[in-house]
Amino acid sequence: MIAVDAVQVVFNAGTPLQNEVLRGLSLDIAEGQFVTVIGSNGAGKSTLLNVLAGEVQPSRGRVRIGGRDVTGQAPHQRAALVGRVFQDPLAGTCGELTIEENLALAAARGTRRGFGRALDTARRTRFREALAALGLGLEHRLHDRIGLLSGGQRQAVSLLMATLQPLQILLLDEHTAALDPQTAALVLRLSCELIAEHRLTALMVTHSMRQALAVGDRTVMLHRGDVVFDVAGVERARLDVPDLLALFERARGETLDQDDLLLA
Ligand SMILES: Nc1ncnc2c1ncn2[C@@H]1O[C@H](COP(=O)(O)OP(=O)(O)OP(=O)(O)O)[C@@H](O)[C@H]1O
Repeated sequence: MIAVDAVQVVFNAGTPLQNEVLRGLSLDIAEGQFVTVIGSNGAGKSTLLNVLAGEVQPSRGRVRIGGRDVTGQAPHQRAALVGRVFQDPLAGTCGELTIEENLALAAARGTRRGFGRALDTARRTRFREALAALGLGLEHRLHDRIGLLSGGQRQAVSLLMATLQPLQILLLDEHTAALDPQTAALVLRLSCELIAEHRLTALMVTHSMRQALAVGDRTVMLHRGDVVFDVAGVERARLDVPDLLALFERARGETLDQDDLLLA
């Protein structure tokens, strides 16, 4: 269970650039739920993910992950609970290290172990099997530097790295946005498969309303630092993109600039 309770985030507090980015936002996510998050530019979506990962500390409110109060904990203190894949394929992996070295680091996430233990034969076999399951032929490239992979291959490995260890929440931050449509579809499918296989609790930020409705079990829209609507189940299944747009406009009492929410 994930609980974000009345979280406020203010950047540059007390300066002329003060910006209240999350305004007492509350969100409870049940174990195993896959939530898609949409919202206009600057709505606070990445900040919400940063709050869950511990990269940004709220000035007010509490955060619980898996029943544990993690408010105030640094990212490394909750590393064993949180997996994350970023928009930039270069962000989640180390390009200078090989695929297996990256996987070994991911397997050691949240522990004090180094490569020594991490790269024994059993682990290599496990990595090979996990890579084979992606269906991209990467199991034959364990010793290649990650920097040699395409953006899509790298995102696929990032997904694997994020889910290699048991975790409480997977954060996907527009992780298909930098990919061509075909590769984006592949990475999205792999994401859904990994989430289903490991029964993960997941939060996926996307600018595509179509994508937001097509995957997951619940959709949350943020606007100016708060949840403007939250839809799941039958009600969600009946929605299409124009409905989502209309809901947004009704919730905020304003007309949305369609360019703000790419309908890709
Ligand atoms: N570390 C920071 N310091 C100062 N301001 C920040 C910081 N991080 C984010 N912001 C500001 O907070 C606001 C919300 O940013 P955030 O990245 O959470 O929005 P978003 O909904 O993810 O937007 P986008 O869809 O454009 O990525 C923006 O105005 C942004 O400039």
